[in-house]
Amino acid sequence: MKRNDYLHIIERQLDEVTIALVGKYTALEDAYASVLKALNHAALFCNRKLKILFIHASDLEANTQKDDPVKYHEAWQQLCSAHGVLVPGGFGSRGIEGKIAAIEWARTQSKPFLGICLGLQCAVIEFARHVLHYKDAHSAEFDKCEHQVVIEMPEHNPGNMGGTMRLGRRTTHFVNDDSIVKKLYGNKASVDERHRHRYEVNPAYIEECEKAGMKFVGRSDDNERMEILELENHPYFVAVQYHPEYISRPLKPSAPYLGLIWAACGELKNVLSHVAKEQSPTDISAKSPSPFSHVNLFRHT
Ligand SMILES: NC(=O)CC[C@H](N)C(=O)O
Repeated sequence: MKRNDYLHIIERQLDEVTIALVGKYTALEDAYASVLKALNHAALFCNRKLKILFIHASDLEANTQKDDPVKYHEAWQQLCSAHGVLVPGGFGSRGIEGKIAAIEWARTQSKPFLGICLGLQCAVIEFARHVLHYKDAHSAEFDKCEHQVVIEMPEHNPGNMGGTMRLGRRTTHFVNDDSIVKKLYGNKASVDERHRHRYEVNPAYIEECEKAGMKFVGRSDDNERMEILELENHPYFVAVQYHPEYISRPLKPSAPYLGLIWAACGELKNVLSHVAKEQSPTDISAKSPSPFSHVNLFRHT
């Protein structure tokens, strides 16, 4: 490596990328260990120093505004200062409204957003409430409302935690060639990722969501389960029903996480324009200022 290249890398590593992690267990960083690792792998690949802002989802809610306005304003100030927003997986209703508020903010402010599992379900609820105007829209996990845009999967027996979850490695097929995520995965026709959930997007609302710009670009083998969504006309609004962090590796970052970091750095468009032209995302790594130019960086198993 030439001295100048080396200096350039050092210089770029001083640039920071800030990601707001809007979760429930934020006091327990360990609960999000694999998410944090995946973010770090992606930031390393992009030569950015990663700064995580842990935000308690409930601090973004109206109740906190009433009871502790300083905490509420601090939480919103943190969210607004981030380059990108991540809503990770989770269970239970605490903090749900805060997660939905953070997602609405990312959607309307064109902030890069990645939702994981529950994060995807919250993105669909947010969209149904504020774009499709179903004010009561919710998940069956939390509310017996009229517009249940997230429902129990048939194989889940309520009250029987653990064994009834949809678990483990499953195949997701891309159904849309314009998908940003498909490009990030190296234009593969399908990808295998690990799952851990009981609820799913209600197929009854898919057509309406898609007409309004929320595209379900990745689906299960039988085309029934919505695995990846993307918003049209947004720099990076992506959510996945699976947990891509589980197979992220230091030198093989997970594609959806890499997309978030690239978008948060303002480089995603540039990177993807190379993919479109050259049809090979591995070429990007050779051209980018990254110190890593591993062939097969976008490997996906
Ligand atoms: N892992 C998760 O985020 C689970 C999401 C949601 N609670 C479900 O069971 O479907």
